[in-house]
Amino acid sequence: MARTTTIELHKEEMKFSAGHFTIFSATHRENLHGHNFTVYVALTGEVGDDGLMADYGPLKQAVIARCKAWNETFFLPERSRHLRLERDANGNHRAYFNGEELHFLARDVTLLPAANVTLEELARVFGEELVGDGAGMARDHVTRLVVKCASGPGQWATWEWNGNG
Ligand SMILES: Nc1nc2c(c(=O)[nH]1)N=C([C@H](O)[C@H](O)COP(=O)(O)OP(=O)(O)OP(=O)(O)O)CN2
Repeated sequence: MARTTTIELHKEEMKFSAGHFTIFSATHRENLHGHNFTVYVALTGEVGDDGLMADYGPLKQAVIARCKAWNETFFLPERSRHLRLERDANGNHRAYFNGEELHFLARDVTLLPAANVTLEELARVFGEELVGDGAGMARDHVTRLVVKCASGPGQWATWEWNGNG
């Protein structure tokens, strides 16, 4: 019977400060605001006879790199059915919501491949980018990956990947 373990990573550097607004309907959204988000990742897999599942170092660095890439940015959702996004001649962003026109400089924006900028979508996008095509997970005998994204203490959403289908 293979022995499994779960390694949990929630290091101090696994954080990013970012702005957003949640869209609740075609006519209701929040005002622009931000959070100090934190990220927790857990990987579960088989432990080999050398007492090692896999070096978690590369995954840890990938989490920290993604947090750095998402630090000090403003998220706009690319797939919201309530928000239309355009780029102007300078590559800056115009967002149209319920008759409002919001302008953002390209340097300040991260487009999120998501329907909304919510904890659940941030956790999903974060996790899907860590898993990729799953090859690294298979190589490292990781059978389950959990990503939790918190917008502050005591408030988070969870995304989970299971390698066993
Ligand atoms: N299902 C979801 N609902 C809501 C989300 C979300 O991500 N998923 N997000 C929001 C707002 O973005 C809101 O900012 C969430 O946090 P809020 O509690 O308003 O603010 P703080 O993080 O500062 O927490 P405090 O309790 O105010 O300290 C709403 N709904």
